[in-house]
Amino acid sequence: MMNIDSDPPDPRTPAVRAEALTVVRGSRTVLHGLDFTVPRGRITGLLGPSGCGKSTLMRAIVGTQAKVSGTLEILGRPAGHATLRNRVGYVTQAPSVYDDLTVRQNLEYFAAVLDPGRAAAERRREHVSRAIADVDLTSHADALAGNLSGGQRSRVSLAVALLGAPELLVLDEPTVGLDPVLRRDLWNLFHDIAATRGATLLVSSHVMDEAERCHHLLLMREGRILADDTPEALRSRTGADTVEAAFLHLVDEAAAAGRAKETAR
Ligand SMILES: Nc1ncnc2c1ncn2[C@@H]1O[C@H](COP(=O)(O)OP(=O)(O)OP(=O)(O)O)[C@@H](O)[C@H]1O
Repeated sequence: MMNIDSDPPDPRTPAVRAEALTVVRGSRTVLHGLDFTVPRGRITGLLGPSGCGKSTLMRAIVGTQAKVSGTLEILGRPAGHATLRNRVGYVTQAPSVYDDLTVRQNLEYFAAVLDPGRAAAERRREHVSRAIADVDLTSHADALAGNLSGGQRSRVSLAVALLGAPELLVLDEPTVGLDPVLRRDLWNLFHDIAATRGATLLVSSHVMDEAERCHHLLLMREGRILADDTPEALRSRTGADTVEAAFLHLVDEAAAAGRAKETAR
């Protein structure tokens, strides 16, 4: 008998495919029947105001969110599937870094969890050095994490997520609280990671100007997807100069459609 689950997923499948995705938190429906895809090898921005459901959606994608219904496939597998553990990297809003360890020790600790055993020591050393170099922290490798700036700490978290060489990186508001120079540097780093590792990045933000840095966008509001498109297509479809203006146009359009529906009742 053919075991469908052991078939390798088709590499052409999107990194994420959602159909009628609904999430309930407490007694509230937080995500309302979302349909969207995240293309592979690109940077997709998940943008929307605070509280619209970005973190909930990311938690569903990485398989840590309860009360999820509908279809949610990640790299061709159901979200949370055991085989996705090393294929998906996740960085939460609060950097998960030990302040009393150096950058290298932090990475070594997580590398030992991912790839344990004495036989893997050499491989671990290589992966740790590569991840530190990828986030441009080689010169700070022996600094205590507690002595780093906010931006550097974010990069340590990102390095941890890069350790398993994930195909999909899910980054929850990685640039929040960073100054414009650090934000730009981090976005350049995301582009390097996508280009050199061929990874897919899903990056959330509530700062609309970050949308312009993405290849693809999911615009969210109140638990719904307002748009699933490229920044250029969004601007030209709405006749707006910026993604922020396009977002506001779509919000007004959705509100008008809602009012028309109410009147028709
Ligand atoms: N345990 C819970 N019970 C009920 N509602 C919740 C719970 N946790 C979160 N919510 C609600 O779910 C909605 C989505 O929250 P979520 O954290 O996903 O939003 P977000 O877009 O990531 O916001 P932010 O940008 O501020 O992090 C919010 O309106 C929030 O109040």
